[in-house]
Amino acid sequence: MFVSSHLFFLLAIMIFFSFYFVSYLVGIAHCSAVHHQLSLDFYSKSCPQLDQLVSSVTSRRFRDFPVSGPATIRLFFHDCFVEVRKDVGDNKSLAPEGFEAVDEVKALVETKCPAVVSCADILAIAARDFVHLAGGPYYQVKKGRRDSKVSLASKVKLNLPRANSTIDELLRLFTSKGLSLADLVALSGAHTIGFSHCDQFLGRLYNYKGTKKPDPFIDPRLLKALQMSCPHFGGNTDIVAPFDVQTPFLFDHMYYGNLEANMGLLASDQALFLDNRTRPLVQAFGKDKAKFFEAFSLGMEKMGAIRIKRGKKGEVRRVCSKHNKSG
Ligand code: HEM
Ligand SMILES: [Ca+2]
Repeated sequence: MFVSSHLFFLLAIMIFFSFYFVSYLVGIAHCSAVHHQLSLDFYSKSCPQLDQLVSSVTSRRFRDFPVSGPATIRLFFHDCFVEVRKDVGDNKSLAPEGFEAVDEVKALVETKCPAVVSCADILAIAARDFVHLAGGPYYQVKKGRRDSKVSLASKVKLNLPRANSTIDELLRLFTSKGLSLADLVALSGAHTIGFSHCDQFLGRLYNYKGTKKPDPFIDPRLLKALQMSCPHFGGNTDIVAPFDVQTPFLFDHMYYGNLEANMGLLASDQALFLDNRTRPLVQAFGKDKAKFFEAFSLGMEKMGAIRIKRGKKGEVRRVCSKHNKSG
């Protein structure tokens, strides 16, 4: 009896301590995870005026070079999905205005807070500013990213969607980055502003999937207009068409209404309405701007946290278009 109650006591103590020990470990893991996460006040001591510095440039650029907005938002998307290199494949179509906007902000920030603020954080804040300036939601940007030390050309193709990607392919790519179906539909809504070159949708106009006919899911009037701007052969490769023919410069939820009316520009846009899985969200966002804005803000936050670099894994570049090592 004595032995067993003694044993019981011992066991109780062991259980108590093992709990304590485990929760202690969990506590550390938790703390370190929190420590490494992005935060709203990351530069509150080292560069308290960061938001104002960025917005002084973005608001001027928005007025003087309106294309800076869509260019910067798209650059942010590419930078999150694959460390951006301007010179490779699908990234070649990135408009220079995005890089220029980031370089200009960075130059100003370097004069006030030298060598502390990463290009990746500047890009995230500038993209948010441009969304808001164009009429979209204003959301808080968490900071603390560092810049990548390398960028591999070989990664670009695999990590970016194509204008004729299927929903299966888009879902596979987005979920591989930790993004959901709702994020895919909401983030594609960035195509409520901006333009695309003809070659991205030419197949839809003249020879859809080898049929030698146009894509049946394209509004006949839009088809005519696009065929006028983008001839089958020998067209000017600089010509672009707006993603959202109704309000190409306004960040609203018109993109989704367009999809419901077969007025999506890329096959990947129109596919969001044609697929049963994504159609309900297209309809919901088309009806409710506030719902779209909320989902878009959440998507941007999640996208901005994909495989972020922290500590020694990254660097703070002095000039955004150059790695420190390559000079
Ligand atoms: C879902 C898959 C997506 C595909 C297949 C796609 C594809 C494209 C293509 C082909 C262009 C036109 C490039 C050109 O010819 O100049 C473009 C432009 C653009 N994309 Fe996307 N995109 C996708 C998602 C996104 C996301 C998630 C965002 C941002 C959150 C985004 C923002 C933009 C913007 C703002 C433009 C206009 C750029 C400008 O006018 O300079 N896209 N996209
Ligand atoms: Ca619009």
